Amino acid sequence: MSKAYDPSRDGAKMSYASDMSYGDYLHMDELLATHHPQSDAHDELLFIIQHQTSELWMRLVLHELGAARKVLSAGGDFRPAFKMLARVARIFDQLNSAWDVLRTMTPSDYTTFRNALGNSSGFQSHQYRLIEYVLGNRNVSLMKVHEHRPELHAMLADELQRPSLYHVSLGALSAATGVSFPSQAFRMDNPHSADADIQRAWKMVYENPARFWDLYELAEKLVDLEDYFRRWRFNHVTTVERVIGFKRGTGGTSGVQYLRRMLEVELFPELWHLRTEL
Ligand code: HEM
Ligand SMILES: N[C@@H](CC(=O)c1ccccc1NC=O)C(=O)O
Repeated sequence: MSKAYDPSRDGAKMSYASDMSYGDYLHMDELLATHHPQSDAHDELLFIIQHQTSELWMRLVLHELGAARKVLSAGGDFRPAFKMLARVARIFDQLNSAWDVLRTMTPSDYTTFRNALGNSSGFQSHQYRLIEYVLGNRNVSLMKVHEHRPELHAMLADELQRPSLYHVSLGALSAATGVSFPSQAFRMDNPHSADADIQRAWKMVYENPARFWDLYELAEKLVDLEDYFRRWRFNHVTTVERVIGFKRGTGGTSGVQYLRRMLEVELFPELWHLRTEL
């Protein structure tokens, strides 16, 4: 008889013939059946799992951002939204750490299967684009790559009909400070660009945190989120340079040059600019 500890003797349930098990609840069979390498290269599984896990975390980011936006636009207690935004920043940090795993793949490893990727690219990640749109970085021209998937294209188009997370934050800022903003600050189908009145209003908040505590806390949550997002962009471009140098991307962009340009994106520009004035 085995000497190994048998938890069933302490009551662990061992039979799941007619009860929901771990694998049932998480749909593990379906999940683990989703990897379809296009080559025999050893590292392709790493590449697939890295992307699939990123997409799963992005799904949660969208879930949290959508809920946070709802809370902020309801105009009541902001605290549940703060918790969600803090979680989003932590998710980005999680994604930032994940680059350490992918970085173990050298250019020699990657070239063994890069051809098999064809023209597919993260550039075509609809969830990534949705995150950008929800946050307020609405570059509409990037929707075109989703035209062959009408339901995804519609999802992005629907998002453009909703005020962004930054729009609803600005609504709350305007209500609290009494400063009104020009209508172009609320354009639905363009990336947000810095506005002097908005900066003035955020500056009022930072000059008097006690009076505007909710807005002050919201601002810092947004800055934190953007801080971690920027690190993600930076880790991405550095990994890309490390693995493919200055080759053109499979998605057809200039590659590293394109991604460096994306480093200039400012999601909440006024929150960064006001700091020089304090
Ligand atoms: C060795 C690994 C990687 C390489 C060489 C790489 C390369 C690139 C390149 C060259 C682009 C520019 C578009 C193009 O022309 O293809 C791009 C875009 C993109 N990649 Fe990656 N990538 C890598 C890993 C990842 C990972 C792990 C993710 C996570 C989901 C990711 C997500 C994205 C996204 C979302 C974009 C679009 C960025 C934007 O439009 O701002 N990439 N990547
Ligand atoms: N754009 C990459 C390929 C790539 O990284 C990729 C390919 C398919 C699915 C996701 C990808 N990740 C990020 O772009 C390249 O040019 O090598």
